[in-house]
Amino acid sequence: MARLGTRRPVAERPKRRRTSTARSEPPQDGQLLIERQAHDGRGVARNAEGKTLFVERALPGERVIVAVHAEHRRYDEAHVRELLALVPERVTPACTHFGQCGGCDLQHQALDAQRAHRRAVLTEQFAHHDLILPEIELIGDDARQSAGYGYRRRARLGVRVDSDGALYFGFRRRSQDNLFNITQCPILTPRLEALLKPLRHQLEQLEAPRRVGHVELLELDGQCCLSIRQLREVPGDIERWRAFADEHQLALVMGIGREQPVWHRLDDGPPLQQTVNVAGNGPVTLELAPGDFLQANAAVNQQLVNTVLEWSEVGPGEQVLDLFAGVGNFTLPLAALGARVTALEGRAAMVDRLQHNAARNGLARQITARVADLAEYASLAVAEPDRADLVVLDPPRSGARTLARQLAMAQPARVVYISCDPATLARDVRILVEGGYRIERAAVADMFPQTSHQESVLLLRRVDER
Ligand SMILES: C[S@@+](CC[C@H](N)C(=O)[O-])C[C@H]1O[C@@H](n2cnc3c(N)ncnc32)[C@H](O)[C@@H]1O
Repeated sequence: MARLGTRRPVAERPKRRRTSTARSEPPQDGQLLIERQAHDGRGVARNAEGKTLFVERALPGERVIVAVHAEHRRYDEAHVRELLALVPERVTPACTHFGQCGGCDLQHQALDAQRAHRRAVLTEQFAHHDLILPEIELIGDDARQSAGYGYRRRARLGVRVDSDGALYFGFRRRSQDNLFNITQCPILTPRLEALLKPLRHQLEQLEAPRRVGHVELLELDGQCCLSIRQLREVPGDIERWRAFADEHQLALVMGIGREQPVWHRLDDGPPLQQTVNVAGNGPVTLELAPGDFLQANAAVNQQLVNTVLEWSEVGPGEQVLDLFAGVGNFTLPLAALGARVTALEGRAAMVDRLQHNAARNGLARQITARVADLAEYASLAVAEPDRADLVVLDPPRSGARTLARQLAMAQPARVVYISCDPATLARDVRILVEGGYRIERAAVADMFPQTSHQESVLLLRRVDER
């Protein structure tokens, strides 16, 4: 680990970019002290004129020389040109693409410091709404064993052939739209990462690599799946992909068509499924298709489910509403503990899969699954939230403002809110607190180590309960 006082040059960043509010004279690059860390993981400093700078890959307490790559009226964006004084939290990134790749933004920060940052972000977002959190717990101790690498079980990689015939296979560059070639991605599960080089070779052997839009990799319960987005049918290449899938023992799914591709499974292996354990009740298995929502990190997802079950204290016969239910990641474990669960989800195909999953786990009598657009007021009303003992909700980043108002009216005894955006979480919880709830427990999950993405969980209880 690097120590304070070490001097280290840093790789160059993209060319200087000007916004419409760019100043006519570029500012002088100078020495700065990083004062704190912004929510997106960048270091925050002020220059000699008092203007705020957001500095990529700089940590609080470090002294740096920066280069500004985008100017705005009230702040500038910069990257580190030279590190003059480092802090002990700085570690060497495991990936050679770090800094260039649009994926990870925290590989330069030790895992414990990333966790402290996640807690600070959550605390700050709640403080904006005059809310104080109880001690923030941690979900995802497993990450420590792997130092926060080797966890990601799904990835979408772009494919492009330029006008000179050069093939690009990889991720988007940071803050840019173009792809760059990747040779490694250590946050992927080892089996998925091991496929990157053979996949590149395979793309180079195709008759028409230009006809491939993207490639998606998925690992579930030890089974890997390759999905190919094929912009137009190329029969010879379909056979090549079959041979590739055979050789690497992969499930193979292909979607053909430029606008709305029709997806087909091309191998005859078993259905894709993930197993979720329910403490004391054995496992439930969830079938899913490659396009379905899936929590990115299998080990942390298991701990997330454990947390939801433990905190909610769900018991036999209780009425539960599972909102934004996906294919039943929380629905089935809740039902396995004896609850009667109504699950609402926006995508019809996933609701079909949820019903199928309920039946194959012998839980169909306890689960009612419906398609519902939960941004619409009426969707929740028909599920009779006032009769629920417990509501579990896990919305997308936009949160659930309308729902929070409805839940505050319906007054279920307990609410477990799982969120991937602390800002919308805090906004919605403020509504619930004003509606008569108190925050009983809070946690951040190590769902996406090495990135500033955040997963949080809160337990709320009606004030007049216990
Ligand atoms: C964060 S995922 C959670 C899924 C599930 N709870 C899980 O753990 O796998 C959010 C889910 O909300 C669904 N969704 C997004 N917008 C929605 C809406 N307006 N109404 C209903 N469901 C929606 C998505 O299809 C997705 O399955």
